[in-house]
Amino acid sequence: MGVLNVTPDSFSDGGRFVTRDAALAQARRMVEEGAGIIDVGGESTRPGAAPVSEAQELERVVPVVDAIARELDVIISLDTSTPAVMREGAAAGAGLINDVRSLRRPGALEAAAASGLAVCLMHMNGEPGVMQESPSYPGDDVVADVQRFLRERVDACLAAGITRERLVIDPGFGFGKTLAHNLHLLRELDVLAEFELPLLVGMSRKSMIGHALGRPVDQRLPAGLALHVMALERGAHIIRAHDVRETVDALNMAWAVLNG
Ligand SMILES: Nc1nc2[nH]c(SCCc3ccc(S(N)(=O)=O)cc3)nc2c(=O)[nH]1
Repeated sequence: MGVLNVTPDSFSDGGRFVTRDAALAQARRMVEEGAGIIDVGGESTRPGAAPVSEAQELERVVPVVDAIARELDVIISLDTSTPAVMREGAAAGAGLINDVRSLRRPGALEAAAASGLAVCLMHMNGEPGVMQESPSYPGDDVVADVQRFLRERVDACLAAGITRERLVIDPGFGFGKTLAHNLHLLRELDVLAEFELPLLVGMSRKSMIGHALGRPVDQRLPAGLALHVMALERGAHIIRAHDVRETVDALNMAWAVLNG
C-alpha cells in the first residue's frame, strides 16, 4: 500500500503532492514500483495534526481519486474518517475505506456500510491531537487493548451489515503508543491471527524509529524495511509504506525465504 498524502502538513512529505497532477504522477510512480493499493489521505493524522474541514478534505481527495481511477489499474484506499469523503470517494472509484478512527465518527458506520467498499479498522488510543501525550493502557497491556478494541469494532461493523469478507484489521502503530508499546505490539503481532482477517500494518518513517535509533524522518527507510519484514514474518498481509520500490524488494525477498 503506497502512501499518497494530499495534505499540506503531513509528517513526512507534507505539501509535495497537493496539486492533482503531482498526486497522479506520484500514484503512477508507486504503481510502477509495485504498489497494489494507493492510500489517499486528505487529513494528516500525525500527532498534533490540525483538524481539517469536510469541504477541504473533499476538495483534496475526490479529484485525486477520480484521476487515479480513470488512469491507473490499482485499488484506491480512502484514508479518511469523514462520511462525505467515504461516499464521494466510493462514487469516484475507491475500493477501500481506511479509517484510522474505525468508523466511530457519527454517520461513518452507515456511510461505510452503504458504500459496499472494504473497510480497514485500526486501533488508536485517543485522538491525533493528544494521543502521544503519555499513552497508557490498563495493566500496561497494549496487545490486550488492541485485541479488545478490534473485536468491538469488528462486531459493530457486522451489526451494521458490513460482512467479514469486507474487513481488514490494523493495530495502529504510532497511534497513542510509546516506543515500548510499538515494539511489544510488533513482537506479538501474530496474536491478531485469531481474527482470521487480512492484517494491515504501517510503520514507515514513524517516530518508533526515531526513538529507537535517533534517525530524523528522512533517514528512517532501512529501519522501516526491517520492521515491515518482521511484520510480514508475523502474519501481516498489507504493508503501508512511503518508499514503495525498496519496500517491495524487501518484502519479495523475505517472501521468497518464507515460502521457498
Ligand atoms: N491503516 C493505517 N492507516 C494509516 N494512516 C497513517 S498516517 C500516519 C499518521 C502518523 C504519523 C506519525 C506517527 S508517529 N508518532 O508514530 O511518528 C503516528 C501516526 N498511518 C496508518 C497506519 O499505520 N495504518
